[in-house]
Amino acid sequence: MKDKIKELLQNVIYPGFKKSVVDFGFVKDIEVSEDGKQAIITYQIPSTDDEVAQKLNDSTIDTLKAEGIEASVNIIRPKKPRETSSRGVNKMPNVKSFVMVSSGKGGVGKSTTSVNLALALAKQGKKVGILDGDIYGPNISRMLGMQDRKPEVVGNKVKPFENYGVKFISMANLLPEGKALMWRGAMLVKALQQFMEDVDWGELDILVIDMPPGTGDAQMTMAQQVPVTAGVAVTTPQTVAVDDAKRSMDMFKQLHIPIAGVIENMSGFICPNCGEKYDIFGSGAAEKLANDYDTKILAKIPIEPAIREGGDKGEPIVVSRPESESAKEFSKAAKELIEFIDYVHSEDLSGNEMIQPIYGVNGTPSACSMK
Ligand SMILES: Nc1ncnc2c1ncn2[C@@H]1O[C@H](COP(=O)(O)OP(=O)(O)OP(=O)(O)O)[C@@H](O)[C@H]1O
Repeated sequence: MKDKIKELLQNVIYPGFKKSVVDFGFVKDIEVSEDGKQAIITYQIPSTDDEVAQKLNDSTIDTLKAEGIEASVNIIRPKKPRETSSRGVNKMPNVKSFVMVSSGKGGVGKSTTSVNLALALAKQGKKVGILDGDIYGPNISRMLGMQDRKPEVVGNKVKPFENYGVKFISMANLLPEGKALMWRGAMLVKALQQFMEDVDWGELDILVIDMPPGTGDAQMTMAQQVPVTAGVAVTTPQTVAVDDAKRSMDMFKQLHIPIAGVIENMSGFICPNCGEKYDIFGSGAAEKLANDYDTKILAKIPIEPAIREGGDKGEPIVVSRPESESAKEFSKAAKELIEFIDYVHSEDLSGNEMIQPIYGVNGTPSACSMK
């Protein structure tokens, strides 16, 4: 009888996804009365969302009722998240969670990912900001269609720009057009600090931080100033790109940043004529990377001309083509990221006290206390 019920539960789809509770492995226990007319189903799910639990409860009861079985449902969930983590330093106390988007090297689609992921998070009801930490090659404002705007100063704070419901700040709007930055490390650090402290972000649920490619000063500065809740590594599928992405993962580990997962960008090309998918850059390396670091693939974004066009025109694919494969993948990644952030807060896993600078005798940072 238990097997029959398990088979019936194949029809119970986990809310918001396409797979059943059985396929996800969420069915923890099934108890059936002797006459087979009553059953107690126990699930263990990763979401803390009351709505998810309610929907799961209702669909289980309905599914079994259709077969003449009266069900009661127990749902084991993670602890409700605390609103923020407070261990260590937080220069942005009005921001509940910080997502650091990194790539081992340039041109893999890190900024495209930051923008679309931020928009997908906003679509799921979060108050979202993007800090364009790619000081030397800032692209976020072009991708959001606001590269010509100049900043407005109110009191002693800069107002962030806003488009599609997401706030952002980018060096591109603060420099004369086409002028490149030739800053040394200390100035880069200063610029990032100003983006954190001198911008009137207001209250945010999530700040997405688009880091420059590589693993240097910028990443260290951000991680020391705010307790980063989740690290997302972006890579393309080629083995050489994935090798570079390993450096992002190692950096997250060294900075004690919980790793949310990998986004594989340019993951195959879907032919617009025949719909066939071609793995131009190969496949499988990103999965191995995720496995090696005990994390998962959050999304696989195909090569789509609309992504490049949307980026250039300031119309990101998540808003311009919400029905596209890529937009759906970004939306899936956003959902998983929200669950991961909830988990990190509930288990109190983020904090930057281990990576604070050690101050020398004259009060200037002399080293990082990375433990
Ligand atoms: N999946 C995709 N399909 C088609 N074009 C893409 C895709 N992802 C990114 N692009 C395009 O590739 C180019 C590089 O992307 P992006 O600027 O996001 O990369 P990046 O990793 O942030 O680069 P960098 O940090 O070196 O400036 C952009 O023109 C972007 O529109």
